Amino acid sequence: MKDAFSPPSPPPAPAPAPAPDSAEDLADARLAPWTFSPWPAPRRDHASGGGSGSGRPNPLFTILPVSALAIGLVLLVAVAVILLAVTRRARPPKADGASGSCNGDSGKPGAPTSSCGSHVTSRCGGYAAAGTGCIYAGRLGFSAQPRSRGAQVFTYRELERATDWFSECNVVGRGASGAVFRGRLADGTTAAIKRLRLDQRRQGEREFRIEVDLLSRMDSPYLVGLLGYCADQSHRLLVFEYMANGSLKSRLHHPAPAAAAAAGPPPPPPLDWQTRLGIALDCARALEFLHEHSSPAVIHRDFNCSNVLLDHNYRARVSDFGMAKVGSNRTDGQVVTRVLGTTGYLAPEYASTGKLTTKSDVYSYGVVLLELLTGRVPVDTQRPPGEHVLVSWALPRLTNRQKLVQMVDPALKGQFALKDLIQVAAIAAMCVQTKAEYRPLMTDVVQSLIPIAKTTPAMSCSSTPLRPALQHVIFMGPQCGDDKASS
Ligand SMILES: Nc1ncnc2c1ncn2[C@@H]1O[C@H](COP(=O)(O)OP(=O)(O)OP(=O)(O)O)[C@@H](O)[C@H]1O
Repeated sequence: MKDAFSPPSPPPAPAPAPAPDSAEDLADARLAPWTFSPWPAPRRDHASGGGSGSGRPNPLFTILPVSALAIGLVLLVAVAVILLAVTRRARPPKADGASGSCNGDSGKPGAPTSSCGSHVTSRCGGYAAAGTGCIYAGRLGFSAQPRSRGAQVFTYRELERATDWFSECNVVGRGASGAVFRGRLADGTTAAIKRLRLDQRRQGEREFRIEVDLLSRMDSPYLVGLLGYCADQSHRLLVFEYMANGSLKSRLHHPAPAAAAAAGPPPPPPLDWQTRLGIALDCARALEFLHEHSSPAVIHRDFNCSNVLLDHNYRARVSDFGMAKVGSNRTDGQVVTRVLGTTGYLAPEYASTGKLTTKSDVYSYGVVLLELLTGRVPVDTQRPPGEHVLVSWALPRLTNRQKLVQMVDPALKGQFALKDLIQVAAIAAMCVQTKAEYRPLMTDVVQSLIPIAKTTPAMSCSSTPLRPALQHVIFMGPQCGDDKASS
């Protein structure tokens, strides 16, 4: 610890953010300094006040006490004015119909629950410089706002205890980067704990850093909440809010009855039309938030139905930001990057040239919308020739009324309004346009879906992540394999 009486050193000049060589390197550039920035030490002001820190007292102050008093008074007034200004700024904004507050207080009883939907997310949007655990705070020039909560730092031991030593019974899913466990944190919160497998290419480490960085800064009810993380020695774990109904993939493409019977519990009932529309709208709002309300824009880059998670009410949140790219916007276009993502969801221009824009996410969104409509997976080689690739099979049918009805998921049993179906099909057709510039903005998609999914209200700020109340309805089941989601 620094000696309190040691001579003051000049405050370090803020290190300029290293300019990435190219837009491609934006995310990579952020990986280099894996250091947690502590709060800056309070700066002591030695420039004014008259007394020198060392040496003999200044004789001026002995002969001019009145001047010293006057200077002191002026300083006192200045400090009071500054304090007043700071207090005013720190006061929470008044709740009114036009603006929502997504700060941590919103979930408290009595806090305003105004909408954080697409048209009001700008306050909720943008990035906040998280006080703790924010790895890259301030390096990318995000618009900084005070953030009321940050991701918590866990030790490996704490997460071992939470998951009963990573018991197989608590595995809720497995992804390419590792297993996800259900766990109960020390405060009683049920969480999804993702234990990353760090490979030799250090891709896991990279994804871990990006995910912690982005999710600890972004605050939207449409993105999965990051409760915390663990970077204990070589362990890398992410702690998310628990989404009781698993991934959209596991709910939409449920196993065939025979396979399900062999696996044990009966498959859950298929998602109905209204629920599907609600999920489509929630996802559209999530991408709208990333593209339009974050500065700079964030491209998810791996939007697909296994990265859409469903809570106990089947409200959707988007997850998995390990491949996200920051730094492109819709006016100046694109980031040229390695092609990563999931087969069947990649926009053609991105797959062939690596040119990534927010419109690449729009394409992936269109594929998910088609999955919701048809119940089909994006690529299915078991189907007859001509039907392997969902987009090419669906596109010509989307604008033909008769064929459109035939392509709808049979599990829906015709329970939808034709008028709504036609509109959703039109949106899907726009999103999967081959030419990126013909695809709509996510804001347009949101606005088009709102009247169709009219019974699905915008999630209020009160249902933003990290609310303990949401977690209390979920209990850790003692039986192995109860609700394992296939991935
Ligand atoms: N927050 C969560 N709450 C509940 N279940 C979750 C949560 N996060 C993940 N899961 C479950 O774990 C599974 C694996 O998730 P994970 O994000 O590791 O992989 P993925 O997205 O399926 O695939 P990939 O690793 O290729 O992105 C999901 O399909 C889901 O069933």
